[in-house]
Amino acid sequence: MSSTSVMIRLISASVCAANKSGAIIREVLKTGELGIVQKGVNDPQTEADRRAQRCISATIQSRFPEINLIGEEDVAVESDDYTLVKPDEESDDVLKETCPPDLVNLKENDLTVWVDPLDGTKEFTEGFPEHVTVLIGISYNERPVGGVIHQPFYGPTGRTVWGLVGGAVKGMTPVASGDPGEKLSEGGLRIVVTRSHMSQTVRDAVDALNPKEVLHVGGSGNKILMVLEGAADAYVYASTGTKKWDTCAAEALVMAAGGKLTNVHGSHLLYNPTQIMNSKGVVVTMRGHDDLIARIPSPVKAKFC
Ligand SMILES: Nc1ncnc2c1ncn2[C@@H]1O[C@H](COP(=O)(O)O)[C@@H](OP(=O)(O)O)[C@H]1O
Ligand SMILES: [Mg+2]
Ligand SMILES: [Mg+2]
Ligand SMILES: [Mg+2]
Repeated sequence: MSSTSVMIRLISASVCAANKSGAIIREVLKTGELGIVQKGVNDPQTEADRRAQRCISATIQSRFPEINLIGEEDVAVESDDYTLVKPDEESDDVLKETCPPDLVNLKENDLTVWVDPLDGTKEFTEGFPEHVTVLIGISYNERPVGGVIHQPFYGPTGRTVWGLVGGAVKGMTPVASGDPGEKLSEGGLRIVVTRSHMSQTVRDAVDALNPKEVLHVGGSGNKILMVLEGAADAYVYASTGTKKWDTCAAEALVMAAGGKLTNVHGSHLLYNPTQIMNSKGVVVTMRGHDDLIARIPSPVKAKFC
């Protein structure tokens, strides 16, 4: 048995599977045969979503058979999927890292892995592939402990960002975090918000913050990375609609970097496999979180009780 912790081996496998998924997603876009099916209103799935899900499920379930894996796409893994990532392939960058002490002894069957094989599908089908991310998040006791985010269309070969709660974020440099109790500048905020799932309530919450700039971009992973990197001050989504696989990986990275992700009331999300929907919205900041939550109007909050 390897002496390397389960968490480090799981992140290594996830990095390999996310990178391979990125290659699959780029290949599907290149062929132009997206194979779009509608799962619901404004909720498309493509061949890239299906193939990337199979790749990630096969890689993680073969190496960690006792892990509870919850993926967005309900697709059956086929025998060829097990060779997409070679069984002995690892990420040397991950294996050389030290596991944070609190996570060293976590066991396979303590963990839940939340997989969004392609986040930002709507944008993928509408000519904005740079909004797409591959999201693999890990939770323990209903809270995020680690995450991997791959951006298939970042630069020529894509970018992979990963981290463990209690450790550093790797693959990018997060913006400096500040006190959640800090007051935010009035009229100076850059808010990132959905591009394809707008509603009056979402707009009401954003307008109340009197933002300097409102950036409409696709993908939950993409928007949270923008906050993590300092390209926006907050992601504010006063709506149901995102699921636990949309937030788990990114929340782990935000926590590792000293930021905060909550619902519109300022409460933590619980990564419980029986409650997949983020039914009270999502708010992400790297500083001034409490002030931002306080500025969301009560009638907006009342819609999510
Ligand atoms: N109102 C809604 N209905 C269905 N899905 C929603 C939704 N709002 C957000 N989502 C999901 O949350 C993710 C981010 O959405 P957005 O880009 O609008 O911020 C998308 O994930 P997927 O692309 O993985 O399906 C999208 O499906
Ligand atoms: Mg989807
Ligand atoms: Mg998603
Ligand atoms: Mg998805």
